[in-house]
Amino acid sequence: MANRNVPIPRRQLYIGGEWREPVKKNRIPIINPATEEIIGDIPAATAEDVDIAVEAARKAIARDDWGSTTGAQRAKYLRAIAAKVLEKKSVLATLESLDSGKTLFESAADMDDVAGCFEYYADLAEALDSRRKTPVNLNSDSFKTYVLREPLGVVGLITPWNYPLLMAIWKVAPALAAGCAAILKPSELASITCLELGEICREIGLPSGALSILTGLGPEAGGPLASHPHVDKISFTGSGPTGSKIMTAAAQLVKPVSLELGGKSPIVVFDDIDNLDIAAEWTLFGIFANTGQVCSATSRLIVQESIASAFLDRLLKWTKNIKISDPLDEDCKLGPVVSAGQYEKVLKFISNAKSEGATILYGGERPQHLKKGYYVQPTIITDVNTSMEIWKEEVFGPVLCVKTFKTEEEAIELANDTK
Ligand SMILES: NC(=O)c1ccc[n+]([C@@H]2O[C@H](COP(=O)([O-])OP(=O)(O)OC[C@H]3O[C@@H](n4cnc5c(N)ncnc54)[C@H](O)[C@@H]3O)[C@@H](O)[C@H]2O)c1
Ligand SMILES: C[N+](C)(C)CCCC=O
Ligand code: NA
Repeated sequence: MANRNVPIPRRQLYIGGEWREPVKKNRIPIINPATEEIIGDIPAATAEDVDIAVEAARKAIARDDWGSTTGAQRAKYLRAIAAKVLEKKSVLATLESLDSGKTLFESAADMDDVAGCFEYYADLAEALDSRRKTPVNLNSDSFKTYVLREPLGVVGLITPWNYPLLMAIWKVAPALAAGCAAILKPSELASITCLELGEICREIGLPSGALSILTGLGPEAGGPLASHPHVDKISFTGSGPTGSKIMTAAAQLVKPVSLELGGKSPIVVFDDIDNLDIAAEWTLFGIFANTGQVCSATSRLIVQESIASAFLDRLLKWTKNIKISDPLDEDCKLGPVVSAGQYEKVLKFISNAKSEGATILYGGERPQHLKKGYYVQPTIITDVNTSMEIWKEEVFGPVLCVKTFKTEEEAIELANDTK
C-alpha cells in the first residue's frame, strides 16, 4: 500500500546548483487530479530567472569542472544520479502519482526507466571520449584535418506532464552526457519530481550550472527560454500548437530545435490473428495505459470487418472490468486525467463525436462511483467516419475510436490517414 502522506517538498527554482526564489516571488498551486485538492505549490519562473539561469549555464561551460570534463567524468555524475533515483524510487513514484494521477505501478516503472536512461547515456558519454577527435584523411601533406565532437552549449529543454520526470530526463541525460549545460522547464501541471531531480543533483555534487530547473508557466518561463539569444538549442516535447510557437521563436534566431509532438496512432487487427485475446489486450493497453495520455497511444482501432463484432465484444467485456480508482490504490488500472482543463477537453471531444453522429459504445462519462477527481470512463466510440473530429484530432485521454476495413489496402490507407 502506498504512503499517501509523503510530504510534498516546498522547493524554489534550482539555478546554479542552489535553490533560488523566483525574482517575482510568484508560485503556482500543485493540484492532485485524484482529489482536486491543492497539495502544495511550485515556484513560477519568469524572463528574469531565465536570464540568471542562462548566465549560470554559460559560466558552467566556461569552468573546468564542467566545460573541460571528459565523457567518463560526466558518466560518473549520470550514474550517481541513476543510483539516487533508485534509492528514492518509492517516494519519487508516490510524488509522481500524487501530481499527475498516474497509477503507482506506472510511476514506479517510470522511475526504473529514468534510472535506466541515465545509465544508457553514461555508457554513451564514456564511448564519446575515444571519438572526440577523429582524424580525416584528405590525402594532403599541407593540412591536418579532424572531426571534433563538442557540446553545443546551453540547451533549453521544455517538457510535458504525461511522463513528468521521464520525458524531462530523456532530454537532460543526453544533454549532460554530451557536456552541454541544460536548463529544464517542466510542465506547470506536474513539476514535483523534476524539482526533486534538482535536489538529487545537489546531493551528488553535479557542478553548478550544469543543470538548472525552472518551473513555471509556458509563455512566462518557456517562452523566454526559447527566444533567449544565448540558448544555443531548444528541445521540446509537447503539443503541436506549442511546438509550432517554439519553432517560430527559434527561427527568429536561426536556432536549432527538436520537436517531439502529438499523435493519432492506429492499431490494425487482421482476421488471420491467432489469438484474439492478445490483440484485445494490446488494444486496451495501447489506449488506456496512462489514461490514454501517451503521444504514441493507439487511439484509432482499425479492425477487419469479419472479426469486428467478436473483437468488440471482447474489448467491451474487458473494458467494463477496468478498475478506476485513486491511482495510489492497489490494483488501480485507470487513474484520472491530469487536470480540470484536460478533463473538460476530453469530455468535449466525446460530446462532439456524439453530435457528429458517432456511437458511444461504452463510457463517455465520469464514473459514477467517483464524485471528486478528473476521472473519465474508458470510452469506445464506433460508427466513426474519417471526416469526424474524433478520427482526426489527438484526444490525449482514454478514448478509442473504431473503424472497420475489408482489404489490406483499405487498412493501410486508413492507418495513414493522419496529419
Ligand atoms: N512525441 C513525444 O515523445 C511526446 C511525449 C509526450 C507528450 N507528447 C505530446 O505532448 C502533448 C501533451 O503535453 P502538454 O499538454 O504538456 O503539451 P503543451 O504543448 O501544452 O506543453 C508542453 C510544454 O510546453 C510549455 N509551453 C506552453 N506554451 C509555451 C510557450 N508559448 N512557449 C514555451 N513553452 C510553452 C508548457 O508549459 C509545457 O512545459 C500531447 O500532444 C502529446 O502527444 C509527445
Ligand atoms: C515509452 N513511454 C514510456 C510510453 C513514453 C512515451 C512518450 C510519449 O508520451
Ligand atoms: Na498536478
